[in-house]
Amino acid sequence: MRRIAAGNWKMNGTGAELGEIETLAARNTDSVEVVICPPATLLSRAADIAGPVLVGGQDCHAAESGAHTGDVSATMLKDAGASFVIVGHSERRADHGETDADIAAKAQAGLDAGLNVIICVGETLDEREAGRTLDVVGTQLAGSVPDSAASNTVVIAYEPVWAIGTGKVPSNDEIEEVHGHIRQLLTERFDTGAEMALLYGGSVKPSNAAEIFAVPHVNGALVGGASLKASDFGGIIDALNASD
Ligand SMILES: O=C[C@H](O)COP(=O)(O)O
Repeated sequence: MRRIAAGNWKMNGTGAELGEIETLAARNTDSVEVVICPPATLLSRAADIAGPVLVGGQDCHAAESGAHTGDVSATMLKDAGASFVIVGHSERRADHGETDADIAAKAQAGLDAGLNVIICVGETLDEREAGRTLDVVGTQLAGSVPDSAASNTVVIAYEPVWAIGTGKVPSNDEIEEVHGHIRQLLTERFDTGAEMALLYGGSVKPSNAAEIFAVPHVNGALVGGASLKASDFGGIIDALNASD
């Protein structure tokens, strides 16, 4: 099973922050895949200094090229040194109205470009409180993950929207319930679904990472705020390395 610590810098970071990646690059990443997704403006420079750390984009357009002002294609990410791309983050779904079909098309573009694709799903607080979490996540999974997905190219990130950047984290039982559901759906649909890595995301920190990584069907994390400093992200990488 792949184990992945992925950092999503979101709209944070200029050249002054590249030293954080240099610090991570000096670490022994051992048996886990460590990925940093900086803003697109830093991708090429990050890739040059990342050593064993992999770099990725935070989004891509579904088309390979064309008249799409301000967008970046998966082919361009690959050309800049990326080996991963995140698609379907809840901030993209909310800020840009991305639908499951949009996300499936972006994911397919990432796969076509030879990238590993991290596909995000997760419920809002209202959806959780209405008891709809498993339905919402199941629907997102069905619509956002392309039929060509396989365990060596696609990673699923479960990120409850209400846990992102809030310091609130679901209980271990709540994480296990959703990850177990995702695992079941993936196993039913894909030949390699049982081996597809499942990441948890939402207020992961060095102080709670080990506990989260002990939850069944959690194979790593997608980290926002705590990935901005190598010292914090390093603690999360250490916890993943130490997990079974
Ligand atoms: O992509 C990362 C997630 O949105 C989690 O962000 P966070 O670790 O700041 O809560």
